[in-house]
Amino acid sequence: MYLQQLSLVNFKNIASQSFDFQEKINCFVGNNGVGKTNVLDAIYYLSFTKSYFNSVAVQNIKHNESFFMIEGNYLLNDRNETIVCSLKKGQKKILKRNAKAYDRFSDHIGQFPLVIISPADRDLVTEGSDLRRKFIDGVISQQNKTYLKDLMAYNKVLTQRNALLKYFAANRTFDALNLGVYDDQLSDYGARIYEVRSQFLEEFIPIFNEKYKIISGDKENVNLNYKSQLHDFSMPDLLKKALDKDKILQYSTSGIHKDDLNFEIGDYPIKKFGSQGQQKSFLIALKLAQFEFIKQQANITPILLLDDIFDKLDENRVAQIIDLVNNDEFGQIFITDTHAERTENILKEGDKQYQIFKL
Ligand SMILES: Nc1ncnc2c1ncn2[C@@H]1O[C@H](COP(=O)(O)OP(=O)(O)OP(=O)(O)O)[C@@H](O)[C@H]1O
Repeated sequence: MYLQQLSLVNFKNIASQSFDFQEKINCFVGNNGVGKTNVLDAIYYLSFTKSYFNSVAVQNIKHNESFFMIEGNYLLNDRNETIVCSLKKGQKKILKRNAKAYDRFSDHIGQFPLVIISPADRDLVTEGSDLRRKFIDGVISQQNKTYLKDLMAYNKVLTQRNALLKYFAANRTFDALNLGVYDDQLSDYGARIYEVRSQFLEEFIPIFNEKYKIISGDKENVNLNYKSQLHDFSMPDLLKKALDKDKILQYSTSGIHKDDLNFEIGDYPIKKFGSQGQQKSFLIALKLAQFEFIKQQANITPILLLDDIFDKLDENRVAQIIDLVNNDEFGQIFITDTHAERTENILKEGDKQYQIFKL
């Protein structure tokens, strides 16, 4: 699959612009704030029907304008496909594939697979476990819709259980039978989700290790581990054990909603003990593993967006990464950089076609 053309109208700071892309590497170069990342975000939009950077859809409309429109023409399995996403202020977002509007945007996600690597990913290292769970869930659910349904059902029951715990506390009452109904459902969904996450990480972690090894030139020892209370106890046992605590705190303190990923360098948390370049390398390895996983599952080579990849990385690591993605296992790639010359020099070394767009 590859994106042949992109047209933007009133998307963020871009009034009106069109691009014809190369099948392999496309670079956007220019000074800070010219709109390089915005072009990548528009490409992201066509795959995920939303911005990677700004979740308030209306804020993606250019200031003082009333609508935006993004159009992409793809070649997918030898067929031309046109995706158009548009939003008018005060109206619902519209997504069309070959001029036919989607009823449910979720039907579109996964059809034009894409992976983005951006400085905003550092939140995965620095912020709470919620984002790391979203990362795992996002990768799994792109192709496993049963998992997504189980996850949504689990979260719904969890909200109901928490409301019941609050009700008990407010009314100084307790009803084990009532709570038990929720516990049974949480146990069923939770066990299934744990099973899928465990299997996924068993496959994913070795791919991640291999990518990190290549990027770092095998210089550092890093670990990615799956942390879950379910490693040691079943869901019913966890809920039973935590009941007194849950009653006092008025929410559910145990279950798969507490799962996390440990990111370590030399057995210490990378958040505290990794340099900025090491943290960035870790995140890039994570995203490249995601790329490989999605490619296997979807049977389509995803588009890869590399936003500001060169910042904070030494020349060796940059060269390793470009080397890694500049082969036939990867498909179309979009890169942003503030230094036109640096990008050109790196790409000249490879034998693949590339095009540089000066913004
Ligand atoms: N809705 C909007 N309307 C107009 N301008 C916007 C809108 N949203 C964002 N911008 C502008 O887009 C610009 C940022 O563009 P972008 O993030 O693409 O820059 P960049 O070229 O990637 O820069 P850098 O090299 O600093 O990463 C900023 O000037 C920002 O104010």
